Amino acid sequence: MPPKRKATTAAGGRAAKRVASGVNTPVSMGSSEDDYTDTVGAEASETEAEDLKKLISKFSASSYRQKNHSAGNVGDAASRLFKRDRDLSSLTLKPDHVNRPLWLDPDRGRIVMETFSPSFKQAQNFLINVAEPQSRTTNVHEYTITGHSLFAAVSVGLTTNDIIRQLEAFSKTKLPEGLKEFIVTNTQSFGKVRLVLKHNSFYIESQDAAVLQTLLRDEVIGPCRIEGAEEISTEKASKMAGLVIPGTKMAAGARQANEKPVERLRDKDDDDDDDEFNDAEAEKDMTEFLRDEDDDDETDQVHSFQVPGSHIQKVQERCNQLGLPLTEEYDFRNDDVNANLVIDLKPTAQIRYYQEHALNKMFGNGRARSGIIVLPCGAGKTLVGITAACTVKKSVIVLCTSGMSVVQWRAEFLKWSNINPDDIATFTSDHKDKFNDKAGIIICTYSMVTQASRRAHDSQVVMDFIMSKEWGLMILDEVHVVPAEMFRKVTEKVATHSKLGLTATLLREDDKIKDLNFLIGPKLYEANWLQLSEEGHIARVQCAEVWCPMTTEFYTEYLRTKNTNKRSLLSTMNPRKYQACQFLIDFHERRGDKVIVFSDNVYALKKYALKLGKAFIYGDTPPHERIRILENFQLNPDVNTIFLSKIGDTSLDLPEATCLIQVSSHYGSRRQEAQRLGRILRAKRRNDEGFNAFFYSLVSKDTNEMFYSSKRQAFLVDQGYAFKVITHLNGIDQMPKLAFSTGLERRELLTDVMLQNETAGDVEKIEGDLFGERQGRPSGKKGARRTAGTLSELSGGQDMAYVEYNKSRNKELKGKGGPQNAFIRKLKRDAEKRKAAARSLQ
Ligand SMILES: Nc1ncnc2c1ncn2[C@@H]1O[C@H](COP(=O)(O)OP(=O)(O)OP(=O)(O)O)[C@@H](O)[C@H]1O
Repeated sequence: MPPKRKATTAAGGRAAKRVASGVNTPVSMGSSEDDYTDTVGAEASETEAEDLKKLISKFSASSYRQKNHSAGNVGDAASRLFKRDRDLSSLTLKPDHVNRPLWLDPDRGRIVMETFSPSFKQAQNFLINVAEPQSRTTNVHEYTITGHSLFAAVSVGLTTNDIIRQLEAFSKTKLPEGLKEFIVTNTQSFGKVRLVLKHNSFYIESQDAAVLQTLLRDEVIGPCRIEGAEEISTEKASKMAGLVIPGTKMAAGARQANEKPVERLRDKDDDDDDDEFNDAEAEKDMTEFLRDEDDDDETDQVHSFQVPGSHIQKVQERCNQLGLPLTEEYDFRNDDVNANLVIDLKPTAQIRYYQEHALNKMFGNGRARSGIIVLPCGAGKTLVGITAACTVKKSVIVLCTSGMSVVQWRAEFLKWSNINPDDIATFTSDHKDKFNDKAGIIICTYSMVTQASRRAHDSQVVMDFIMSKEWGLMILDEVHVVPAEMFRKVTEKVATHSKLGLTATLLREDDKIKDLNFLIGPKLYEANWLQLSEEGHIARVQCAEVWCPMTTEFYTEYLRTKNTNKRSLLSTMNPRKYQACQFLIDFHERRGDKVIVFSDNVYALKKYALKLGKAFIYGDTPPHERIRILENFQLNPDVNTIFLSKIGDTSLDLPEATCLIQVSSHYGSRRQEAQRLGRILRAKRRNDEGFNAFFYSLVSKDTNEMFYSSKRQAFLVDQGYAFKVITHLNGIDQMPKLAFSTGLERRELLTDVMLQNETAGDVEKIEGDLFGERQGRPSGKKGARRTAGTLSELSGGQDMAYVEYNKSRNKELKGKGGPQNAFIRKLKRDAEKRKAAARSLQ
């Protein structure tokens, strides 16, 4: 039996209605799971209902709800919202409730916000600090208050009273007692103790001496205090206010030097539109809270005791267990032990308002708070990291997920700041540099720093250098993918005063995201995808799922085989999917789009690309060939489509790309879906009138792909993206030279697919890649067996397809002009250096 259509795209209990439509009359998604089931006519089986339950419970993590509710049975995604025992009509609405945007669920810590309310902007800026966004669609946003979100709120300077007061102000009803109690219980202990690195020693610091006494009496923490050091020392808290973040109008001297920091937010940009002005106004409330706290700090005393660096993780873990999580702060302006780094943003660099908001959360009290900043793909996380480095002005270590990201980070540092190029070193499998000055920047891959096996001499030299230094700031790129164990190793080996995690999707399929709260710090800021796209900072995207029916031959084999890899290969190689891909490429190339086609499966990647006469890049593509292809894609009007394996999921900055087509992907990975979308969010043409980028997911109908596709979309649906379903591409049947239009061609393709060994269905494994949650054997030359000769014999006929399969566009592109783009020039220089090094060894 074909697998039944899973009736969900739900995340946090929401679902997306899918409506079949023609390409010219797309219908957007609604919100009710029931509607969806009716429309597509799929009935959820018992197992599916179980799966759905798991999915829902996994996505809706709220310690508040767990505490107050014993979950209850969940029949489908929506019914739990309307259970009889949850009649909320007894809550009295305030007389002016129309002007207040928040609906508070008294039992679950859930908050529903109306985006059309007059005070929406202010409420949003407040809520993002105290609650986890669950979904942010056009008219309604959903948040949940959790222990973690309250910890984050306290760490950016909010007090229990601030939170309660603001919630009460924005709520349509009186603040429920249960919720108030939850906030009070959780925030009372938060933010009481800080981990501070002062004069190269770690201190546990608090303004409340009694809290420190309690910690010292604890059987785990007590013995960690450094023997011989003063038990608890007391000093006047340092003056914190007055910090200027580079890249802002304030920094450029647009305002008077003695202007209050709060005021700079008001007229931050001469050309600010109303929205941004409102944002600034809304932010003002928050900033005032922070300043209030700062003023107190100036007069208060702080108490501290010293602990050795080697015991920090132990103390942090224990403090978490005791309900007193440590906030990490670095008083970099009073650090006269570590050398200053000569770095500033170039005068032309102007950070955007949301980048400034994020950095204000990090540096709000004049120290560097450790934590995580969440911005959509393409919204400029790199510049946020660079600005943080320019603010701290001490040695910086940046950790990236791949060698390509390292190259890109270095190029961005040189583009945005005045750093001396000699002060930036890189540490990857290809480059092992150190900087010579006392202070500098090193950009590494996670795998180089955490490598457990014996290192080559040059690698060991750099690692010793990293371990011998004390770093002012550690920037962790794509922080959500770093396994906790790997991250522990990083923090053990590298002594750093503050940590900044950057990510677009604070989600993991294994539910370990909460580890980051303890390993790095709380989430400091999270931007709204739809808002940034409405403001033109990222592109508007039309998302569509294209349903491709399986051909009879392919579906018969699909049903017959039990092997998951073979099934997956059959659904990826479905000739109707290939035809849809061919049609969409043609359609978009004719519109003037630049198209990226993604396939995780290398066999499919090559087959598609070779048959369509397009260039392709995957893990084994040599650097010089990658450069040539990317360069041509950017500059050559004849190269408008390239095929990429998952190597292109992240980091690639190709602002020319305006259309994505996904033919094979990594199971139900919501992260991959979002990151792929990110490749077109930075489209250069995004501010052209009426411009839309396009994201198509090609899905073989009635196969597992449909289930995974729904799961993959959940995160983007929650960010407000609507996926349309296209069941028929108008005009495809009349398309000239449509591939696989004869039974013979389709049978030949099937024979080829069936002759592939099992690993041909695997997704690609890339050396040093942190993204493969379920990795298979590396594919490439050995994995996918090319069987062109055999194919001809088996089919017993002359095979045009065979001839086309071997026409490699990659080879044709050889030697077409020199690279213009700085990043690509850098890649090329690196490749040439490597070649020269290899020659000198011969
Ligand atoms: N304040 C700014 N002014 C002008 N350009 C900016 C600004 N911030 C970012 N950009 C540009 O936006 C593009 C995207 O930035 P970046 O690569 O840092 O995005 P990202 O958030 O790291 O994306 P991803 O998660 O996909 O890697 C880059 O070309 C960058 O130069």
